[in-house]
Amino acid sequence: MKRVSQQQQQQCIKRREAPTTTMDEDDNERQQLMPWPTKRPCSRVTQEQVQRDVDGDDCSSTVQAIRGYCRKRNMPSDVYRPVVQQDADRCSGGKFRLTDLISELHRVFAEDRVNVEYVQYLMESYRSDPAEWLKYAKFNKFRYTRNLVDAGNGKFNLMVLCWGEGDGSSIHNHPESDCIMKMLAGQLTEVRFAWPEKSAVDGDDVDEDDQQLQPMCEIGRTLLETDGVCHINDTMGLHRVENASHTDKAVSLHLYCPPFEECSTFNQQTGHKTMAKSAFWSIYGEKVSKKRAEEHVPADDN
Ligand SMILES: N[C@@H](CS(=O)O)C(=O)O
Ligand SMILES: [Fe+2]
Repeated sequence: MKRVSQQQQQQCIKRREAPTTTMDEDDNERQQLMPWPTKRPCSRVTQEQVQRDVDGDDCSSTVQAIRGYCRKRNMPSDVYRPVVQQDADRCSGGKFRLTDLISELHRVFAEDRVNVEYVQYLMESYRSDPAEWLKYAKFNKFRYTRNLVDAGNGKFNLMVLCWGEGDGSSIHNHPESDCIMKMLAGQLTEVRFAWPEKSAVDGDDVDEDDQQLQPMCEIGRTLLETDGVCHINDTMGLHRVENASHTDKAVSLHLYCPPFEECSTFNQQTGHKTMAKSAFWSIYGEKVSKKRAEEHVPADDN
């Protein structure tokens, strides 16, 4: 992840805002070739392998690092299965695939309480392999698309978002939800904003429609590159996401816990808030019909 100056970004961003996805271009979606990133290896350590590693081969430092990671965050390392970012050629553990990530998410979310930092760590541990997510990457030429990968057990959902050149979301919140977002291909800029101020005169009771209209305050800007991860929830602020590139598409993986179907979008100049529905462009790799898009997302076992 690297920070970029506001000026740099403003020079090259042509945004097409699309806070929500409507399903009126069934025949217009694009399925063009992406500038896929080169594959980077990653391995999942089994218990046997952890033992081998601790017994002294090359990977022991990685295992120690994982244990340190868990200890620092008061996460029991026997509960949280280690996922390591190391070269599969050096240590013969299997690759940590998208399906492994999903299985581990189901295991973690089966519990009553979930450690969001650990979920972020899992998202970071997965190394993007286009072959694993290509079937979800369905583009639309007018706006970014949301493509459901897994509906979780109702406690989270996982989706692939496809961003054409210049696509962007409006400033929005993530109601009562943690959003963990990972780049799968290309680059996106995440721009964060403070919540609009309520009228100082009227205090907290002010009706939202009557709040003072003033430009929203940008509080941060991060360029996310392939495999980069960021985390936001409503206590951390609002954001919008932009593909500033005029030549490359981008693909990101978003986990929301819990899932939400509506959010608020905000006018950057005035702070005015509007409700928006969040729809899927495809579900489990199948394009959603206009009619079905208006229905609820199917349960996990459909
Ligand atoms: N949260 C947005 C994507 S992004 O711009 O963070 C969505 O779910 O559509
Ligand atoms: Fe978002």
